[in-house]
This record gives sequence, C-alpha cells and structure tokens, in this order.
Amino acid sequence: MAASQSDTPKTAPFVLLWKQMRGFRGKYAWAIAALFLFTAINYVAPLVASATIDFALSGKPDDSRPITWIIGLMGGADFVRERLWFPALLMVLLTVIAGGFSYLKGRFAAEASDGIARRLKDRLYDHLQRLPARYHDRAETGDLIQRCTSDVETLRMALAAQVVEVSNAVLLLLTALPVMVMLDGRMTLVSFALVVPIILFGYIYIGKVKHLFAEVAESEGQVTRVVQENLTGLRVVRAFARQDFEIDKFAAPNKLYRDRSLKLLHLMAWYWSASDLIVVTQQGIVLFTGACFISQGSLTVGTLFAFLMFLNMLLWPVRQMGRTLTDLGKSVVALNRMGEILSEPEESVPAGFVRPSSPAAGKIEVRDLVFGHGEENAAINGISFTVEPGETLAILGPSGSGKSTIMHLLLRLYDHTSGSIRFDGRELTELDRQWVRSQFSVVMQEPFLFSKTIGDNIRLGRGGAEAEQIHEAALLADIHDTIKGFPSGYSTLVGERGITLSGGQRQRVALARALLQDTPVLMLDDALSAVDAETEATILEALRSRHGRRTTLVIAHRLSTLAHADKVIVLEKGRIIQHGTHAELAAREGLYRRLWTIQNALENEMSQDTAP
Ligand SMILES: Nc1ncnc2c1ncn2[C@@H]1O[C@H](COP(=O)(O)OP(=O)(O)OP(=O)(O)O)[C@@H](O)[C@H]1O
Repeated sequence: MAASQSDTPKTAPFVLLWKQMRGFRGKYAWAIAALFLFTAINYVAPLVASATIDFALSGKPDDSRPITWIIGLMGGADFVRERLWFPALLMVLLTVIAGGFSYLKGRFAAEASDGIARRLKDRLYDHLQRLPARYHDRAETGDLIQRCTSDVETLRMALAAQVVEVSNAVLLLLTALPVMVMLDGRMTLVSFALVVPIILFGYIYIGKVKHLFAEVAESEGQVTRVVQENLTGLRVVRAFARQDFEIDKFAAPNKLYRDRSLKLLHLMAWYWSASDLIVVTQQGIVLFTGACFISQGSLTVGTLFAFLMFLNMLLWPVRQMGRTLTDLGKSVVALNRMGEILSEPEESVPAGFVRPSSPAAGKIEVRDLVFGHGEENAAINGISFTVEPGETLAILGPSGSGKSTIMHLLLRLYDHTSGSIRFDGRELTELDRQWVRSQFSVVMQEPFLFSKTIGDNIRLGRGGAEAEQIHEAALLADIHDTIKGFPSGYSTLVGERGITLSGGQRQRVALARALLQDTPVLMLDDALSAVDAETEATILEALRSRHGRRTTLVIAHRLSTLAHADKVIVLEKGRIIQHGTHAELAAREGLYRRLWTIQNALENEMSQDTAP
C-alpha cells in the first residue's frame, strides 16, 4: 500500500508551508523589498526615455505629470537637449542599480527557499524515524524517498522563483496602474484590454492540469519504487534469471510516466503558445491605438514609447503566469504528499509514562498475550510465560508461528491487543518506549549493516566504546579473527562502498554489536542461522559464560542452539503448545521431540557419511 493511502487527516498545504517558513519570512520580505526597488527603478527608465524623446528630440512635449516631473529632475529640457549623453548615462546607471537589486532579490529568495527545503527534509526524515512500525509495514520505500527528495526539490524551486515572482506581479500591477493612468487614461484601458481574458485563460488551464501534476508525481514515485526494489533484490533477480521480467516490469510504469509527462507538456506548450499569442495581440492593439492617437495629435511619441515599455514589464509576469501556475500546481501536489507523511501520528507517548533511572533487572512476564497484524489471524493468541532476570528462554516453532512477533511486541514495535507484558514488574505500555528499547539488544533475523566500517557498525551498540571493548565483543561473537584477516581490519568498509560480508559474517558482526550494547536483555532472532555448526558452538559457549548475568531470549530452528536454555517454549499458530526444559521436552511426546529426533538422525547420518 502506498504511503499516500492513509486515512489520517492531512495538514492543509499552505498551512504546512507557512509553518515551515518560520524564520525565513524576513528573508522573503527582504527579497520582495529588493524586487520592489528593482521594479521602481524599472519604472523610472521608461519615463527617462519618454521625457528625452518628447522634450529633447520630437519637441512635442507631453505635459502629463510624470514626464514633466522627470524632465525637471534631469535639469530641464534645455539641459537635456544639449547633453543627450546624460539621459543615456542615467538609463545605464539605473539599469546597473536595478541589476544590483535583482541580485539581492535572487540571493535572499534562494537563501530562504534553500533553508525551507533543508528544514522540510530534516522534518520529514525526523518524522519518519518516529513513525510506528505499522506505518513502515505498509509504506513503500521508493515512494517515501521520492517524497523526501524530489518533492522537496519541486517545492524549493517554486519557492526560489515563484513566491517572489507572484509578489512582483502584484506589486507591478498595483504601482504601474496609477502611473499609467496619470500618463494617459485611454491608453491604460487599452493596455489592460486582454489582461482579464488571459487571467481567465490561466485559471481554466490550471483547473485542467491540476490532476495531471498529481498523476505525474505518482507515476514518478512508481518508477522510483520499481528501481529501488529491483536494486535491493538484484541478486534474487539474477539468481532466478528474471532480468527480462524485471525489465518488462519497469517498462510499464516508465511508459506511464512518459505518457503522463508528455500529456502535461503538451498542455503546457499549448497554453504557452496561446498566451504568447494573446500577449503579442495586446502589444499590437496598444501600438495601433497609440499610433491612431498620435496621428490625431492627442498622444506624444514619448508617451506611447513609455506605454510600450510598461506593457513589456507588465506582460512579462502575465506571460510567466503559465510557468508560475505550473510550478505552484506542482508545489501544492508536492506539499500534499509531504503533508501526508507529516500528518501521520508518531509512536504514541502515554501521559505520565515512567522512565526508570536505573537499568532494568530483566524480568519479563507475559500473560494471555493477544496480537494480530490485521483484523483476522491473530499472530499471537493467548501466550503466557515468565523469564526471571539472568535466565535464558528459548522459543521454537514452525515458520510463521509468531516467534519474531513476540520479540517485536517486547520492543514495542507494535502494541499488543490484549493481555499484558510486564517488564521488571511494570506494564510495558506504561514505560517510556525509548527506555524500554534501550534495555534490549537485538540481533534481527536479517541483520542490517550500514555502509560504514566494521568497527563503526559494531560501535553502533555503544556510542563511545573503546577499541578494546569492540574487540572484546567481536571475540565473543567469534568474528575478531575474521575481521583482523581483512586488509584494513576494523576499518574495512562494509556494503556498497566496501566489501560484501557473507551471511554468517554479517550475523556475527550484528551479534558483536548487540553484545557490546550489554543491556539487561539480549534477544537473538534466529541470529546464528547462517553460521556453521562449529562456529555456532564456540559462540554459544561464549554466551554461556554470560549466563545468569543477562536475560536472554533465543529464537532458533536448530535445537543445539536451544538445548542449554533454562526454559523452552514451543509455539504453533500463535499458541504455546509445549514448555519445559530441553531434557523434559526431549523426553515428552510432541513437536519438540519429533524435531529433536529428526535433527539427531540427520547429524548421525552426516557424521557417518563423513567418517573416514
Ligand atoms: N508486518 C507484518 N504484517 C502482517 N503480518 C505479519 C507481519 N509480520 C509477521 N506477520 C505474520 O504474523 C505471523 C507470525 O510471524 P512471525 O514473523 O512472528 O513468525 P516466526 O515464527 O518468527 O516465523 P519465522 O520462523 O519464519 O521467522 C505470520 O503469519 C506472518 O505472516
């Protein structure tokens, strides 16, 4: 299920954006101020040109106020007529100053948008860390990556350009209008003749393409998802010779993405050409009407020139409206997608939860525990057991019987439906979740190592651990000699940028990490399944030396791993069907004895086969 299909109410996109803009709104204010000054200077330039044409060149001055005001400021008509270089120099100077303000606008806007994008990425990443395991079970990694990277980028680009552009358009319109009216009321009306139709046209366009933005973003997410899944499972794909199938599987979402993008691009191209046509028509109307007025003697060449320059400035944002609407449309979609993640509730923190100041003793009492991942099929169905501090509990059972689920419930990755789990005498749900987790060290069924050095991977168990402590943990996990055998020892990089460890080596590094953590409870979820029997025996021997000091929960299919546990429980379909010590269970009829007999027979057979 995609992360987008959540039932959680979403944060309205602009509310989310407004909140994220906190601390950057000042920068936007500066950017808009710089833009305002840039615009103001750009008004003066046409007026300088117009005044020069009318007073100094054509000799038919317009007595409208802005023009006479400007010519007065330039030292009067005679002064300008004798020194034509002066208005030219003034226009160059004004352009240079305007360039400076334009730079400042760009800089402030970029600083603000980059800051907001960074904050959003941090927030999304932070929030994803705090979402419950249930959310991550149904969310698709590729889709989440897309939301945290390219959606944020879409928004950043829009924020860098469009917030300021839109403010600019509004400012231009509000300030140009009075100046234009003062110059010539009739020409002002003519200049705005097509602005209303073009805005209407833009409105209709955005209505048509809005859903396409969401579709394009969704198909981009699908493409990312397929690539991510394929790269993660590359070995499986190769091993099953499924490359052709995977290539075909990729082709469909890739084609869909291309088709949708093309559809959007066609619409955009159509819009832009049509709006360009309207803009050019508008310029033609102004030029034609202006020429008529000039021939009637009711307009000067200078004023027409000023109007054409104003029109150019005003029509620029109108021409850009397509782009602005496109960017804003995409941003709203991106904001909605981010909002969906941010609206997901984090792992609950009960009011008045307890966070003990000392480490736990490690007593675990489970009573009538029930839990299911969905409505039907309880994964755990009325389980009860007790593990005293320092004891080792072994959990055995067929695949899917609920063994890992017990560990997940103890870690509070999920909350149980009914029954109780008491940890050191307190209800687990009353305890601070982070504290509970800090009392457990876990080796998961499929241990994950980060793309760091082996030493750093082990150190993850305890931040400030010294080299000796790391070596000690690695010795216990019987991986020290192997690590020493690598050319860079503990500094060997693991993963994509370094060496690939074998399954058994990975399990042992993960075990060293858990042992270094040295918490009151150690949980091993089939943690030695990829380790050979001899190495396993060495590790178990080392772990036995800790017996009595730390509570240990072991899940394993190999009974030799479980034989030394203080207690064994056997699960089937979420229920305990047998419990006791190894000796008791091996002597009693049931699943445990059947498995014990089969495994013993296999071992005997193998030892006979390999005997000289
Ligand atoms: N995240 C999940 N969402 C839905 N169902 C799940 C999830 N995790 C486990 N299950 C289901 O819960 C049941 C118990 O799973 P669990 O992983 O606890 O089994 P297990 O005994 O550890 O199996 P194995 O020995 O194969 O690891 C199974 O039916 C499994 O399909």
